[in-house]
Amino acid sequence: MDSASHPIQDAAAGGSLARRGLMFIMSSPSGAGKTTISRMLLERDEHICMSVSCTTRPPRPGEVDGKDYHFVSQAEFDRMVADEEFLEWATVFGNSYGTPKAQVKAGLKEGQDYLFDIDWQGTQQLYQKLERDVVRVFLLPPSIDELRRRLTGRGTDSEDVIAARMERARSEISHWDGYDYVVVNDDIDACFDKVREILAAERMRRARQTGLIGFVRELMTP
Ligand SMILES: Nc1ncnc2c1ncn2[C@@H]1O[C@H](COP(=O)(O)OP(=O)(O)OP(=O)(O)O)[C@@H](O)[C@H]1O
Ligand SMILES: Nc1nc2c(ncn2[C@@H]2O[C@H](COP(=O)(O)O)[C@@H](O)[C@H]2O)c(=O)[nH]1
Repeated sequence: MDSASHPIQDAAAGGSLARRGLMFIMSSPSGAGKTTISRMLLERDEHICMSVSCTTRPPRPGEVDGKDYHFVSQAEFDRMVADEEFLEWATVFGNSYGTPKAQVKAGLKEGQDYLFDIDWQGTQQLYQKLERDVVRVFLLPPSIDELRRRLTGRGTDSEDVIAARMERARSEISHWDGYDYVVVNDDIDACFDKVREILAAERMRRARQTGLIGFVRELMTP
């Protein structure tokens, strides 16, 4: 077999050999910046796509159904739980959030990477189910005051909602040690560069490079 007979990937996605996709999870206390970093990653890396969650919370201004979230009723969410349509689900700030199974499992086999903006509860569930596919990144704010400034500055939540998110921030931060990587999001570009380096390194893990065995065998053939 020559090297041309191996499925080839774009070098930017982690090399020239076939590879299993990965589940790139980004969590943080609300307001630390994971949505912002996620958007930058999706814009600049064509090899990763968003795992779009279902939620029962109402859309924020500018959010698009099917892109930011699948916005569903509580009854529909409960039906999906009963029919085991979620890879994981959790209640956050009084609303239900869940990761639909359908898309992700098939995509991983094809070498598709998925980005998850989910909380620590969902991260634990995904890790228990699909440990080898999961990469867990936790973003921290540079300070609690800056976190409050960001939530206020975002201008999407009422004072009550911001107070609830600040109230919960310390308990969310306490889950930092359940992650493989922790990055402080002080300067946005520096944080983005670090996240991108993590993704690049994880793509090169030997266990993910499913094309290696054939390739190495061929190199070793006299
Ligand atoms: N490094 C940064 N410096 C300054 N502002 C930032 C930085 N990162 C993000 N922000 C701003 O902070 C606000 C909150 O960011 P973002 O919405 O990405 O947080 P989040 O972690 O996704 O929150 P949530 O969990 O509530 O969705 C946004 O207005 C964003 O523009
Ligand atoms: N366990 C899950 N958590 C999720 C999912 N989708 C989002 N989230 C987390 O919820 C909070 C609030 O998000 P917001 O968009 O309402 O501000 C945040 O921590 C998200 O990471 C999911 O499918 N599962």
